[in-house]
Amino acid sequence: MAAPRSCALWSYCGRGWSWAMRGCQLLGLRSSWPGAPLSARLLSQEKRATETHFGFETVSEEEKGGKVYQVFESVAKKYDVMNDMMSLGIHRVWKDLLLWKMRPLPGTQLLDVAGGTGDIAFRFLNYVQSQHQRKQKRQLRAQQNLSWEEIAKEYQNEEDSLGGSRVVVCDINKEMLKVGKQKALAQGYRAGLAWVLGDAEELPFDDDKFDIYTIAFGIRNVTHIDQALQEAHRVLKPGGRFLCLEFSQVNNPLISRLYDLYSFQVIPVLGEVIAGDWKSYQYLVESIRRFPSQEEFKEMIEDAGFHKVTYESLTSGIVAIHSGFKL
Ligand SMILES: COc1cc(O)cc(C/C=C(\C)CC/C=C(\C)CC/C=C(\C)CC/C=C(\C)CC/C=C(\C)CC/C=C(\C)CC/C=C(\C)CC/C=C(\C)CC/C=C(\C)CCC=C(C)C)c1O
Ligand SMILES: C[S@@+](CC[C@H](N)C(=O)[O-])C[C@H]1O[C@@H](n2cnc3c(N)ncnc32)[C@H](O)[C@@H]1O
Repeated sequence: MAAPRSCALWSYCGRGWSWAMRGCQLLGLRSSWPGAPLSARLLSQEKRATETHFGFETVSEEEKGGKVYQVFESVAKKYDVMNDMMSLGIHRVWKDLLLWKMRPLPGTQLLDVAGGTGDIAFRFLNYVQSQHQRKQKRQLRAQQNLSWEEIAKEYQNEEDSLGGSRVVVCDINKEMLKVGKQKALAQGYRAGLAWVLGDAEELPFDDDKFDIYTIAFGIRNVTHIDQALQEAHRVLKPGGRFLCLEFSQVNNPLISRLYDLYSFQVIPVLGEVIAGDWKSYQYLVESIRRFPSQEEFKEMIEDAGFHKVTYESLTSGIVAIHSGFKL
């Protein structure tokens, strides 16, 4: 898309100023100094405000969304196989643990943001269905005098087999959702499941809608994490729970060395060999290193208005699950 002329002019002036500022820096002066011209100070503030990171690269906030989109558009078809190969299946255990922490009750309305190919949603559906079946069996055992027709009816109602629980998978990327929908079809997930295209920073849902909000390996990719956390808070019902599974900081120096070696020497190679995409997997490992520590992220969640914020580090801190409540 061509930039409007005023934008082009602004960016040209910006470039001029940035050289001027670079000159100031070389001379030991800073444009943010009180002595610097007001226009230079404003521009320097604006530049700082609009710059962010895409892995180890510094990019503008406008650019970041597009770059993240390209990454997941590119990896979508190989996404699931890559996760199994890279983590030797460990990501499945982490996702199971998220569900065990959640322990959803019958009737839970879950929103899984950045839900991609549906791993969290499918685990949720399995969990609520098995809970509901167990409850039904208990009830049937208690009502021994039910007719066969009544028993058959209990088992036939597909919607009811979830005990009223529902999950909405929301993701910004069409390709990831497409793979997720195909997986759902192939694996027989239909009832209680909806797919919505949407941005974590501007969720297309009303206030106070969901009992639980999950985001697994998603928030690291969002441009304004604080904005996504505020949106999570907005769409949760009072009493609702926020749960985030994300890469975090390794706390053991020896494991940290091995982890770095594996991340930077092996993962991009696997990305190239399996998915034909070195860059996306280089972005993955770089973005992991840029993500805040367990404690820093906890503070960010509190700043968004959540209470009783806790976290649990898994596999020496390679990942962590953060939890918080909207009161
Ligand atoms: C583009 O963006 C993305 C694309 C995606 O496909 C996925 C995501 C989001 C991520 C997920 C949904 C989770 C699944 C993906 C991963 C777990 C990949 C990321 C993995 C890491 C950053 C590294 C951590 C890996 C593990 C914990 C898996 C276990 C791996 C091993 C035990 C190592 C396997 C060893 C070899 C293959 C031998 C060859 C290795 C070398 C020559 C290098 C030296 C390495 C070692 C000596 C051992 C490695 C040690 C560690 C990894 C640390 C210790 C581990 C434990 C304590 C378990 C997405 O955003
Ligand atoms: C690593 S995948 C995680 C998928 C899934 N939750 C899982 O655990 O396998 C990250 C997902 O975040 C999505 N994503 C990135 N930025 C987003 C945003 N601003 N809003 C919603 N989804 C986003 C990507 O499209 C991608 O599907």
